[in-house]
Amino acid sequence: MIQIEGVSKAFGGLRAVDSVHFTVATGGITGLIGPNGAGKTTLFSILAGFLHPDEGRVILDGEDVTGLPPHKLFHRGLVRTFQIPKEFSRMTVRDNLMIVPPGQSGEVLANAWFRWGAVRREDTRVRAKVDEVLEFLNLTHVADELAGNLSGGQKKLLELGRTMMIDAKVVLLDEPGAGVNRTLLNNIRDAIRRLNQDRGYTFCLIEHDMDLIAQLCDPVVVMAQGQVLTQGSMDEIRANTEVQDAYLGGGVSGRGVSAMTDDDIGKGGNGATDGADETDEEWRP
Ligand SMILES: Nc1ncnc2c1ncn2[C@@H]1O[C@H](COP(=O)(O)OP(=O)(O)OP(=O)(O)O)[C@@H](O)[C@H]1O
Repeated sequence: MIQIEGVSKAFGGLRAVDSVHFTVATGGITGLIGPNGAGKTTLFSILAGFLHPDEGRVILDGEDVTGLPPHKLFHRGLVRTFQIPKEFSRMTVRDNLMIVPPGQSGEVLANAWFRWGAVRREDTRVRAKVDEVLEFLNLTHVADELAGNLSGGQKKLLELGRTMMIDAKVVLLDEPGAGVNRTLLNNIRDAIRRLNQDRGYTFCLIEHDMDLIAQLCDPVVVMAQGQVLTQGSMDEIRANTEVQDAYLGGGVSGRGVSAMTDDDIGKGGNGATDGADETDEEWRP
């Protein structure tokens, strides 16, 4: 569980994150949504140790981890997907997974010379794990492909695969659905769901695709202008006129959240439109 207690971060005069409180419950998938510039990414950077908050605390499983650097949080099982270096495009998918587990014996030259038995056993263990991860994510057919040749969606699956190599406990996913076609988006959604249900992963994900949020997340936390506006189930969020106003600048709250389009969402607070009869199935899981 991550408890976010009164976390704030300013850039100059701008309070990008302003006294934020909420909890990412163990074993759940928490969605974090909000218009562009709401402070979501800044909050993620604080949670993952990339930014130090000006105020507030981050508690991970009862321990204050505020300000711990990313690698220490990584070793405690808290991972932001891009925290694991972006895929090495000139290496195969398999090798990209092989290099994730930290502190492998073979990395120390002396071990390679004097403890080769242990190194080989570990290598065998990691290879078996890689095979299992590739199968779990339906990536076995591209195992020997250069990672740079993967599609955007396959690269997102590879990112998830890397979190599996260290058995992450809490994974912060920044827009897993961005720029991914529908078919692969379904694979990514199913992988997140199975990692959550079968392996007990806790997720917190930022996403602009409301369809994906509705299918995966409960609760959904809405941020606007650095603050938590509200949180609840997707149905509650849909019914909340404050949320509509935050996204749409108040221009169309009368038409109901169920009619909001992804386009509106992408526009953030400047996205008011006058199309009162617009509908979008994205909002109807
Ligand atoms: N390093 C920085 N220096 C100055 N201002 C920043 C910095 N990082 C973010 N900001 C500002 O802080 C505010 C929050 O930005 P942030 O990226 O956290 O929002 P967001 O909710 O993730 O938006 P988006 O959905 O567009 O990614 C924005 O006004 C942004 O311009």
